[in-house]
Amino acid sequence: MKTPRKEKVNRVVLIGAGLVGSSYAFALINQAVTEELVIIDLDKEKAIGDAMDLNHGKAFSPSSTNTWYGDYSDCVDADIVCICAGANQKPGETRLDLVEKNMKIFKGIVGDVMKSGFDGIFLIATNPVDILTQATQVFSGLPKERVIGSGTTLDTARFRFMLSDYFNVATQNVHAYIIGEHGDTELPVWSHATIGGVPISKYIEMKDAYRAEDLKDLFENVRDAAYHIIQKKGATHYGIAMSLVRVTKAILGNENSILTVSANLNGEYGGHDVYAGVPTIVNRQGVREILEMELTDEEQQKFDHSIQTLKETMNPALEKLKD
Ligand SMILES: NC(=O)C1=CN([C@@H]2O[C@H](COP(=O)(O)OP(=O)(O)OC[C@H]3O[C@@H](n4cnc5c(N)ncnc54)[C@H](O)[C@@H]3O)[C@@H](O)[C@H]2O)C=CC1
Ligand SMILES: CC(=O)C(=O)O
Repeated sequence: MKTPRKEKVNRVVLIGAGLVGSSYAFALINQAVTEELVIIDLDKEKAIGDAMDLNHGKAFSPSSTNTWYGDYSDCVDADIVCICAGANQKPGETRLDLVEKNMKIFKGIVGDVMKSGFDGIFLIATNPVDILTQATQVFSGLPKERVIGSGTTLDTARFRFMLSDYFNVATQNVHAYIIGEHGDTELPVWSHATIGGVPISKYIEMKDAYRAEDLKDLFENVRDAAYHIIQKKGATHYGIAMSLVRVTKAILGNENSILTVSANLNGEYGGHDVYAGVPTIVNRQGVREILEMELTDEEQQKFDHSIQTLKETMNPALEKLKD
C-alpha cells in the first residue's frame, strides 16, 4: 500500500518486473537495502501480484521495505530508477541483437520517468546494457554520472567466482576485472589480476598444479556464461539481480565502492563518449570517478575493439529514433 512520505527515506522504482526485475526486488528486500520499493510493469496484474507476494514475506525479512505497484508519478521522489524492462535473448541471439527493440521501449519509459520530475540516478540492466545506458542518458538529459548501467559487474563476479573455484581461494581474495562491452567483445584484465595481492601470472609460476592454458578456457566460460545458462533454463536472472543490489547499496550507502559498472568514459581509457564496463568509484552521486588502469598493448587493442563495436551498433540505432 502506498503511504504519504513523512520523512526522507530511500525509494527505488523498478521498471520491468520480469525475471530480472522480480529477482532484484526479492534480493533488495532480503538485504534490507531500501525503505520503499515501487514496481511498474506493462503487465500490471503480474506486478501487482509480485508486490502482494513480496509484502507477505515482510514478516520474515530483515527489512521493513514498503512495496507497492505504482505509476510513473512515483518516480519524482525516487533516489534510483532501475530499468529491467524489455526483451531478453532467445537461445542463439546476442545481446546486440536486442538493440532496436529495446531502445524503442526505452524512449517511452525514460520519457515517462522524466515527465514525473525525476532527478535521481538511473540504473540500467536491460540489454544491450551499455548502449541502453547511453540511450537513457541521451533521452533523459541527466548528467552522465547519474546514469549508470550494470556493465560488467556480473561478468566480473562470474570471473572472480571461476578464478576462486580454480585456485581454491575465497572469492573475496581474488581481485580481477572484466571490462568493455557486457557482451561478446568483453575482455579480462589479466595484467592486474591478483590473488591476495600476488599477480596471477606469478602465482601460476609458483604452483605446479595450475596451467596458463586453463585460464584461456576459464575466461571463455565467463564470456559465454549467459549463452550456457540461457540454453539450459531460458534466461539468467539471479546473478544480475544480486549485481544490481550491490550497485544499489553502493549508491544509497554512499560507499565509494569500486564496481565495474557501465560508465561514460568521458576522457578515460582513450576518451570516448561511450558507456562501457570499467572499474568505477560509485557513491550517492552515481559515478564519482573512473579508475584508469594501465593496460598492456594487447588489452588496450581488445578494449578499443569493444568500444568500436558498441559505437557501430549504437549510433545507427540512436539515429533511427531521432525525431
Ligand atoms: N545486464 C545484465 O547483466 C543482464 C541483463 N539482462 C537483461 O534484462 C532484460 C530483462 O530480462 P528478463 O527479466 O529475463 O525479461 P522478462 O521478459 O522476464 O521481463 C521483461 C519485463 O519487461 C516488461 N516490459 C516490457 N516493456 C515494458 C514497458 N514498456 N514498460 C514496462 N515494462 C515493460 C515485461 O512486461 C516483462 O515483465 C533483458 O534485456 C535481458 O537481456 C538479463 C540478465 C543479465
Ligand atoms: C543475459 C546476460 O546479459 C547475462 O546473463 O550476462
